[in-house]
Amino acid sequence: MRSAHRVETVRTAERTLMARLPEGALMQRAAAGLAAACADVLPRRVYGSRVVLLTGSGDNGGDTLYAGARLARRGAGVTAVLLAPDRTHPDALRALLRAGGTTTTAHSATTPTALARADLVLDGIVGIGGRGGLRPDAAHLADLLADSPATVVAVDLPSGVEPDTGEVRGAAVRADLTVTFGTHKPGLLVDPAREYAGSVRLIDIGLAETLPPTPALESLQHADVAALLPRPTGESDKYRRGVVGVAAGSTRYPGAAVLAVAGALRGGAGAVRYVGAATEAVLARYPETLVSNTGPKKAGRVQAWVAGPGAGDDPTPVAEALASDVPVLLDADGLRLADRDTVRTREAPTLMTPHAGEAAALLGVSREEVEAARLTAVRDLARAYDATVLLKGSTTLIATPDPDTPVRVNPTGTPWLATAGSGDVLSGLAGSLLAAGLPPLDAASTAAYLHGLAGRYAADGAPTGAHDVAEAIPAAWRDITRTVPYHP
Ligand SMILES: NC(=O)C1=CN([C@@H]2O[C@H](COP(=O)(O)OP(=O)(O)OC[C@H]3O[C@@H](n4cnc5c(N)ncnc54)[C@H](O)[C@@H]3O)[C@@H](O)[C@H]2O)[C@@H](O)CC1
Ligand SMILES: [K+]
Repeated sequence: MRSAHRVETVRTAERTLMARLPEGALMQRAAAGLAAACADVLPRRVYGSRVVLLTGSGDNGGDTLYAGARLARRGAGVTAVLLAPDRTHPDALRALLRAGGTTTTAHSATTPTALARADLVLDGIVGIGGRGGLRPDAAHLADLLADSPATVVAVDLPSGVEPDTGEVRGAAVRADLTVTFGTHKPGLLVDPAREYAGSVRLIDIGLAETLPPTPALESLQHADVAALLPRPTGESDKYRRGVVGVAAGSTRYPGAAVLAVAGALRGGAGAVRYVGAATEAVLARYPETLVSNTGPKKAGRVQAWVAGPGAGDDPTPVAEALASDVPVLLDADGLRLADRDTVRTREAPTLMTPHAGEAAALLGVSREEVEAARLTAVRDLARAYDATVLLKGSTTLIATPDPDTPVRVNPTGTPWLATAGSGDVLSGLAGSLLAAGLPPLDAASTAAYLHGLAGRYAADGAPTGAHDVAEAIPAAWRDITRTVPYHP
């Protein structure tokens, strides 16, 4: 599990840890890890390389200067561009100068050339102390940097991104690598900021000792998903494995029903029951489906419903699914057709799976607002509907209405998944996991993980269709569970 903590939490943990350690020890740990990471990404050896340090006046600049001093001692030519020369971390600056480094300022005539000729630039303008878009001097440096061919390493965070939300409100540094200290910050995992971070390396500075056990954000890895995925035992039969009901598709959109069933068949439920107007299309492709053309109310027993993909404008199937006492997944038209108070007052869980446009419509804001502040949007929607919400997109997020439960961020996925019908597959898959007994947060996050991985396999660097994604789910499942012993 990867986890991320908010700034306030990091500060408290740092204070407690610092009180137990000699002065400056934490910054030295950070600088040592940072210098080692820089040495790894330098295209040639450290000796003789040209390094520029963009240095703000806080401790982020301090880390950067100390790391620069380490590189200078190994023979790099190091120049620090000081944003506020008289407020620069004094000890760190002395260390750099002692090691043979030099300094200049943001508007010096030599700064553009230094950036253009650098092999490596460290962004130590601001870290967790940064707020709002970069100030003009810092923004000027970020602009100059954008034109430099140098490898860019962001220190703790790319300067200009909001650490807690992943928002980017103006100029920000684009890094190839971000070296972050103690724990991830939410902005490193959530778009748009995530895009600015490049790859992310976490340096252990001993902070785990004093951080609270519950992070703000978490990101499942293979082993976490493997432990959550349902697997049949000797006693399982199709009913014990769960039956998932799919109320989707219409005469106009039969394909959505087929794709939701395609996902549902690969999600671990023992059987898929389809209700709706697309029975022929579903049976033609998946004869193993139990079908009826009634609504959810008259269909046989299921352990979870998926309602809404391609459903059109008829609110009845969605209302009937919501009236049941089993978990319901709402997607696509189902999101629009569901009555909010009904969702809020249900006893059984509801899982909603909007993309940014659908989330925007439900929240009464613009799509751009949702995309700029995905973490806020997913939390707001979960609270408004008292439901678990999976917000699809470049970084898929899953939130429950409980503000103390970490929001999950899906680390798999690929831009190739932005293809028609891919969401229908995901809804069937997540519904199937609900029917197999997973709580909504786990069902949603394991479904997103599998779906993302399946998308990568199906695409393999080329355009792919939703059906291919569904068909790649078993390969993703096998890869994830390969390392977990299983003896049915
Ligand atoms: N506290 C600690 O023990 C440790 C802190 N560490 C480093 O310290 C950093 C936090 O240091 P600080 O609290 O000094 O804060 P920062 O250095 O992140 O930022 C504060 C400085 O940035 C300026 N600033 C704020 N917003 C700005 C904006 N929008 N544009 C331009 N300048 C802006 C402020 O005027 C201030 O000078 C962490 O990110 C990490 O890099 C690490 O050394 C690990 C240990
Ligand atoms: K930084």
